[in-house]
Amino acid sequence: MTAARLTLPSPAKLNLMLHILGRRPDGYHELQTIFQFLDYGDEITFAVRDDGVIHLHTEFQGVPHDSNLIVKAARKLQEQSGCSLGIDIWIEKILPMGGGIGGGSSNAATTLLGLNHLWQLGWDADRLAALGLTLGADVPVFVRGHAAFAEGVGEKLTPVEPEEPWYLVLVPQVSVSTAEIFSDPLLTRNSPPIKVRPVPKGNSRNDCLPVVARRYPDVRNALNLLGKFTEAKLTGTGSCVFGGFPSKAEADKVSALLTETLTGFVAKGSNVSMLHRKLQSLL
Ligand SMILES: C[C@](O)(CO)[C@H](O)COP(=O)(O)OP(=O)(O)OC[C@H]1O[C@@H](n2ccc(N)nc2=O)[C@H](O)[C@@H]1O
Ligand SMILES: Nc1ncnc2c1ncn2[C@@H]1O[C@H](COP(=O)(O)OP(=O)(O)OP(=O)(O)O)[C@@H](O)[C@H]1O
Repeated sequence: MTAARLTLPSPAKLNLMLHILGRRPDGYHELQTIFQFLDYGDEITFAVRDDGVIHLHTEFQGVPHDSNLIVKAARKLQEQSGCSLGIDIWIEKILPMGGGIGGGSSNAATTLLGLNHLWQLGWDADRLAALGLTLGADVPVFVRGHAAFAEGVGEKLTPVEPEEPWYLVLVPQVSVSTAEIFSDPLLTRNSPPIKVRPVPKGNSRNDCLPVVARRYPDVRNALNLLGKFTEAKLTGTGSCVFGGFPSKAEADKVSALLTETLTGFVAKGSNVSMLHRKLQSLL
């Protein structure tokens, strides 16, 4: 018998705005942010095995097998569900690591949803999102699969419907450490909470931007170059920088000009994750 096999997308996210409200006693920062997905990401293939072994076949530079968020997600789900099945996993990785577009968190969420399906666990989204939060603050939004206004450390989610433009995303060839940015003494940590919904226009800034731009000349350069064509923004703690355009043709035109010297890609913004669109089509 052929083992059950499934290939699923693992999309990127953007932070359309990011305000830092304060620091909690455990050192983590309270945020307000808007997440939107991109129709662009990795692809993960899963094949069920009956011996309980969890094996990621694709090697990641700098990430040992057992530290990979894909493996951690699979192990936690197996432990907590008491499932006796195992899984073989392969990934086609195109998302840059440490780019602020959530690749690792997305991979973890795709693994949770893929295994829930293949192992026929029947867990609901609340339970999967709660497990996901123990792997990373950005995992719950990828589990739920809808653009969201997020509070807390990113786990309190309210669905939102921002416009879905085409984006040009520039990928400066530096990896930014999230921990380093959140520990910078110059970081703004006292933005007033936004209490009105939907978030009023004029709140699209990212409080991490000044600190990241100061520390990373390559990010500063990308912001300056893209800023000649559209509002250039930072996602998460960077390094990626993005700007929206009304059409693919316009995004492609600017991309052709800038990607002579910089790495980047064009992708459509999406309020429903392509992972969820694919899972829906399987039902
Ligand atoms: C900045 C965002 O990308 C916005 O989407 C995320 O909040 C970052 O989430 P993440 O990549 O899952 O971050 P983690 O790997 O959990 O955090 C790395 C480190 O950044 C700091 N950190 C992270 C998130 C947060 N809200 N406050 C923090 O102070 C903590 O020192 C933490 O140890
Ligand atoms: N499957 C994975 N994909 C990417 N990174 C992983 C994975 N598993 C573990 N990691 C580790 O997590 C770190 C952060 O990866 P990730 O790609 O999520 O960064 P990011 O895009 O900056 O995320 P965020 O927006 O959540 O800050 C990597 O540098 C890597 O060491």
